[in-house]
Amino acid sequence: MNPLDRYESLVDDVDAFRAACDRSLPSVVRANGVAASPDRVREAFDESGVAYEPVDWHDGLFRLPDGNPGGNWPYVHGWTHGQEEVSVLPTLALDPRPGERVWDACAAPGSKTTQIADAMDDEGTVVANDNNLGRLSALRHNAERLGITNTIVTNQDARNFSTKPLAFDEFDRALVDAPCSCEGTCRKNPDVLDQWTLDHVHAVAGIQKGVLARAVQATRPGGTVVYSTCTFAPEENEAVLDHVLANEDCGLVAFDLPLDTDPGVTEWEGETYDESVTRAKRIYPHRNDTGGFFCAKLRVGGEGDGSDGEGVAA
Ligand SMILES: C[S@@+](CC[C@H](N)C(=O)[O-])C[C@H]1O[C@@H](n2cnc3c(N)ncnc32)[C@H](O)[C@@H]1O
Repeated sequence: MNPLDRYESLVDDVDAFRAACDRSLPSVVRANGVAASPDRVREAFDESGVAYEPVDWHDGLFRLPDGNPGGNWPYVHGWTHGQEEVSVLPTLALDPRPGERVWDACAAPGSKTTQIADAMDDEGTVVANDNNLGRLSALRHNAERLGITNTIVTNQDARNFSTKPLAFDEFDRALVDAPCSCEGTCRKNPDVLDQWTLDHVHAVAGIQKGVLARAVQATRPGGTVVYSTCTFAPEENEAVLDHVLANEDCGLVAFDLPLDTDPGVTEWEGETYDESVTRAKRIYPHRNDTGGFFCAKLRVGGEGDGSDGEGVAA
């Protein structure tokens, strides 16, 4: 079974959705503000003959038509990082500030960790955690190449994360960029569709619920938690939010993203979810010519008030 068949009832234009899922994904880099501004990266590309196309909805993202993000000196010198367009969205929603304490619960290989550190002007503390030691070595390598110094690395199962090794016991913000069935990455890795099973979806949903619950518990009252996946499956998205809303002290807030999105769904295969999951964002590939993604923003310590007083940088 092709899992994309399951989502035909959710999308506005089935043919456009299926056609976009069949196209290969553009190669994209993010300017690393810790080392160089987007303007400086643009100049460096011009000086060194790297072909690029700026992404119109976010300053500092560049599509590279030659498809080789690492084959130029701005990359080697840590001015850029290969990062898919939709992958920058959770950090925009998280909106971390310089000096804060931020937990990246499932962090490796560190695309979002390093973007968070950049958004914090490399000040404060990012705790980059992952349960996979091998993937953490890639994260360390990326942080070093990009010149990030505010990040410490932990290797724990995020579901039982202990703050004991840290000098503090709660965070201002937390990101759960969860392990998932990765359906939305089919444009760069079509194998995910062949390997897909419903059993895996249910198994990973259990992990997602545990990690998101721990992130809410580890974040101070009034703090922000962002939940993201690169999959379309409501079992791994809205159902996870619904579970955590029912069991932890938190609420979903409305927020803006600078590209076309669809709201979270409140019904799926006989299940219904809390009405507030419509505040989450679904990103379908045909809407912005990107990968598929899901992103939600939670406020700890009470119901979301339906608005995001902090705004989201574009
Ligand atoms: C989608 S990837 C994270 C990508 C990363 N945020 C980035 O932007 O580069 C999910 C990660 O979750 C990790 N993971 C899976 N189960 C975990 C658990 N129980 N606790 C912590 N990390 C886990 C995987 O090793 C994987 O690196």
